[in-house]
Amino acid sequence: MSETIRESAGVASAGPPADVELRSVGPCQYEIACRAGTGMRVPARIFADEELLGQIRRDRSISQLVNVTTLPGIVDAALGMPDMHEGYGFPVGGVAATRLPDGAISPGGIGFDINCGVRLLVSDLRGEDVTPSLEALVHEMSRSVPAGYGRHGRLALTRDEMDRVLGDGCPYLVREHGLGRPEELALIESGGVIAGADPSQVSERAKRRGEDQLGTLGGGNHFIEVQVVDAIFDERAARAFRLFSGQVTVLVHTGSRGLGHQVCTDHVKLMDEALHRYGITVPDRQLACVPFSSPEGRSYFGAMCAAMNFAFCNRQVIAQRARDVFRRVLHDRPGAELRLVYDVAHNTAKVERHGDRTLCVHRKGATRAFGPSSGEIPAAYRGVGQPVLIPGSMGTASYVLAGTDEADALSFSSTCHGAGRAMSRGAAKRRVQGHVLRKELLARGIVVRCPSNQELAEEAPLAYKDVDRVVDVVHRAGIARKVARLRPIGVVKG
Ligand SMILES: Nc1nc2c(ncn2[C@@H]2O[C@H](COP(=O)(O)O)[C@@H](O)[C@H]2O)c(=O)[nH]1
Ligand SMILES: [Mn+2]
Ligand SMILES: [Mn+2]
Repeated sequence: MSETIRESAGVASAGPPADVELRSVGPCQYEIACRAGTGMRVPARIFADEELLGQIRRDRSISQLVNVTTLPGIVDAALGMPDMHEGYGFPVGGVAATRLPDGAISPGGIGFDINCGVRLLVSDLRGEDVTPSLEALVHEMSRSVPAGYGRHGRLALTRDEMDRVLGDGCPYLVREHGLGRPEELALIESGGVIAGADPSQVSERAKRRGEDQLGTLGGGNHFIEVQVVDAIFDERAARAFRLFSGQVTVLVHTGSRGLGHQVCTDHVKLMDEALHRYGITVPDRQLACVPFSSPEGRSYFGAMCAAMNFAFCNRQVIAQRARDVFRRVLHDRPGAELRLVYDVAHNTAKVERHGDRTLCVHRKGATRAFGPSSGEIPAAYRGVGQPVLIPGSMGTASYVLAGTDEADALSFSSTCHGAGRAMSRGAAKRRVQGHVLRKELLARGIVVRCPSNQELAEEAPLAYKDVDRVVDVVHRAGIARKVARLRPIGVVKG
């Protein structure tokens, strides 16, 4: 691609967008330099190739990324992943690290679906073993896990149980409710419990919204997918993750439901009222932020960590339901037992050490991707890297990647989180008819359950970027390594 691309991007100062240059600075890396007088504190850097950059330029995400460079305390660069697209204030597919204790924390940098994330389970069965039972598997899965916006689950939490879920995460569900296996806790990011969680900072309204939503998928882009491993790129990593060609897997994608949404809503409002007290101005109100160490910052961080625990628990309950369905429908057939490979978040802010600095790393639509030498990944994956789970769409591939050590310096150990939207829901609906798509997918051997044809159309594969290309970019840039490709055979859509 040409060395330099001209892009129109918003910057900190109010007024017309400035013309900025996107300069190639490394394999699949482009940079917008930090310019005096614009309010930018650091450069903005995007991981992409020419084609993806063309798609990214169609919405306001580059402007949003430039706005992120103005956050107080931001270090090195604001980063955009190849699946980047426009989001609330901060682009989805964006990463920003701020210096502690006084750098900013911004709910817009995490998103409304706090700890939306992905969990991969594997069986020892091969695709052909489940083909005759596929309809039944998908049907039973859709009955066991309520899907759709605002849907309620079968578990109703008392207030005390809710506080335990928010404070103690998955270990509480496993140890006190038998929901899952103790040895699998290590296979969840942070062991399925975030230490800074403070349930007292989660509003009553948020708790009420969440009280019967544990074990529910939510709407739209959330899903449970039965898949088959159809390519292995790294044999050693695949062996460590216990993946083999032809194997049946289950991928779960959901987050913190109404509870997380309410936490974000509550705290955006508080920060919007508070930021001027700290002398902070932001180019977009949706980037409202406060110093991490301020009372408002601490309160949000405690509530956000609690919502993260809720989301880990949500995926834990759903995984148990999927496990039960596999056992029941496949009549306890040997190999039908689902084992956890990993559970990883993609909407978070975490306190992490990078080099000699302690930072608050915001990842919004970006996945933590620790490398082989990280002490924070499960013992079984040391020397290989943390599993990174990248969903594509219901009609294309999804990927398993591994974190790299180089990503520490390149991207605060972060990588992409999906294919990323290429088209709005409205545009997808105008282009696709849900009932036709359903038939087309079935003809390709993919059984789909979705609350409505309209929602199915919004989620059509053509609404997403090319996941193969996105994953090639992160592999070539060195911020994750390709391990395996998964193809869908059965999908329960939210
Ligand atoms: N394998 C599937 N992937 C899907 C499906 N619907 C969406 N997606 C991908 O998930 C990511 C992450 O979504 P986000 O809401 O967290 O931003 C998205 O970019 C798509 O690539 C699906 O049905 N199956
Ligand atoms: Mn989500
Ligand atoms: Mn998500």
